[in-house]
Amino acid sequence: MPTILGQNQYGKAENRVVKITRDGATHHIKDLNVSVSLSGDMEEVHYSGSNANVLPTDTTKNTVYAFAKQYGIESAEQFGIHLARHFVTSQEPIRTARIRIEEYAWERIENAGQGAHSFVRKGQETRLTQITYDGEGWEVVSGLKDLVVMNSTNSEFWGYVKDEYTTLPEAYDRILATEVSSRWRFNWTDDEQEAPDWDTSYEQVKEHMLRAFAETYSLSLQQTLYRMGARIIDHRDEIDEVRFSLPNKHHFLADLEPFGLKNDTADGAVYFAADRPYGLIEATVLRDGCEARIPVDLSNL
Ligand SMILES: O=c1[nH]c(=O)c2[nH]c(=O)[nH]c2[nH]1
Repeated sequence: MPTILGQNQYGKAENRVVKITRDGATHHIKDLNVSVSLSGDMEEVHYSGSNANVLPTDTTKNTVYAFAKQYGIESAEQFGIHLARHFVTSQEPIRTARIRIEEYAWERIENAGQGAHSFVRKGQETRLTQITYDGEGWEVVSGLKDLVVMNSTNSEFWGYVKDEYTTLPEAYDRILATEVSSRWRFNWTDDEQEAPDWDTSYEQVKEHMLRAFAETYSLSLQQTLYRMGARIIDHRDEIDEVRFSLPNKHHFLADLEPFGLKNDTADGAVYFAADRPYGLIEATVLRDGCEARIPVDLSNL
């Protein structure tokens, strides 16, 4: 049976590009998920395997990162138009370029001492609680998940153990980003005690968590985690224990050297936002003298 090729397209999907622009101490973020899809004279690669008309998908990825650095990202629309025009006008066999972009919105963490580089991703986190009652006493563990935060500077990571498998370069100015999952245990246990104002407590815990994240000059995510927990325990008498599970959402500097582009942290850089694997930093912070009761694995709570 004869066959013919029908509609076809190709490209690199989901290029996660983060562009930081520095305006003195005030930083601006553009955080995009860019998918490139090209079509045109692509019969031969399907019929015979000749790649003569194929601009590699890898090249389309590089173009996204290089354009972010060279021309900046004014808006998703402007960036997409620029990319699409480039592919169609620079490659004769490419007739159509479709660029799809998702943009993730970030808000500044307000009132943070040095908040010009501290952001929380827009969209509500999920508030959680677990109540246990055995007829005599209460245990209330509340928490949140999906709270995404980023510091575009004031984060370093160096001085770590190096063995024969260590390749990580030391970082003196990196992005620190995480998606906070946290649980905290109240010391309210019996009906004789006045119960906390649950809503006020939640808002305050979240505020202290965000401010500690924003205001800590971080030498590791572990240190930041500890400060976040300690600040909650210090300010909220109703809470004795806080546990965190913090994925280290790595942002690697895009390698633009092959294109003659300097991609320096100091003057605003373009990052590749990796989704996996990720570092996973987990710990409990306790009021001194109190017992740890929140399970180690927060997915069980
Ligand atoms: O804050 C960090 N803590 C680590 O333990 C670690 N390990 C790593 O590779 N990068 C980082 N960053």
